[in-house]
Amino acid sequence: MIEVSKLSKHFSEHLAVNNLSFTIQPGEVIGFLGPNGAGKSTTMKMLTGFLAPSAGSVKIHGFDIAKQRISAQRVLGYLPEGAPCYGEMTVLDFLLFIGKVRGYHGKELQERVKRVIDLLELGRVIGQSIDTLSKGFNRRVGLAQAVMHEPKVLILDEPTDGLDPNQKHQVRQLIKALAKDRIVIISTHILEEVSALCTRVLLIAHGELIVDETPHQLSQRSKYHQAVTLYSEDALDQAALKALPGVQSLEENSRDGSLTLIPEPGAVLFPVVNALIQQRGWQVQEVAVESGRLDEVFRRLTRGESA
Ligand SMILES: Nc1ncnc2c1ncn2[C@@H]1O[C@H](COP(=O)(O)OP(=O)(O)OP(=O)(O)O)[C@@H](O)[C@H]1O
Repeated sequence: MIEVSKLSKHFSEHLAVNNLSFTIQPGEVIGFLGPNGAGKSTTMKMLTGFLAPSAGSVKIHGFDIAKQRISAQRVLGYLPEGAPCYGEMTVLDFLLFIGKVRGYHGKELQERVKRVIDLLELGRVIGQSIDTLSKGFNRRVGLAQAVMHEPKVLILDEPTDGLDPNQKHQVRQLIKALAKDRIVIISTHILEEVSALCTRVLLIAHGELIVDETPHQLSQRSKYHQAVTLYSEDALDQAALKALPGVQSLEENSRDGSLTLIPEPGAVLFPVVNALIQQRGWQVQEVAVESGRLDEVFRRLTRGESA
């Protein structure tokens, strides 16, 4: 379990993190979200003991990160933002080095390094220097060092940043596999990652926690929650669609000519839209019901509007 209590960080006059409190249980995958400069990396550095807080406390499985740092760090795996250092080392030497720093030697060191090489599928690059790796492999090496000691808590700062879609998919699958029975905290700007991976969202803006809920609850705040989009080659009677009960507004999507009906809060539009299509005999290629758009909720919440 992670217990964060009244955590703050000042950089001279600037308050980067302001009075954060939350607890996280094993099995939870937390999406730590916020716009640039919101305080995500600063918070992660305080959670992992790399930065001392100005106020407040962090306990990792009962260990206070300020007072029992070594014990807390034994149960922590951390993937910092960006690439691993030691660019001139080969992947194998880097992993052996990390293993030794973690206190392993002999057979156990060899076995642990082999396990992460297999887990992260690093076999074909072990002799390559870290500087020459593609971004995807770089991230995988970063993850390999973070999980070598099988930590109960994994803190990953933008784990898929800069990866291509295939690599993103691979790293997400890996995080899913690692997440079982652990606590995983992921800082990300990529909202599809939150839907794909996270069980809970902590959204911060200006260093303050503004939302703590599930991705599903967050998407329910979207004005597009339960919105219905119609794709049709025929021109549809927009006035009739707008007049349907529960319709708040209608948007024309110029990119593909589709129409999106936005519901009034709590309204379910699909049955009435479907009935109108049947009644009019319209040729509609597709009727799509949305669960909500996280990007729109994110924008509204982090600009200080209520959602
Ligand atoms: N070492 C530092 N000295 C002074 N100010 C800092 C320092 N580190 C961070 N800050 C400031 O603290 C604020 C929060 O920065 P932080 O890196 O935590 O944001 P972030 O949410 O991780 O942003 P991004 O999404 O851009 O990575 C920013 O205003 C940043 O400029």
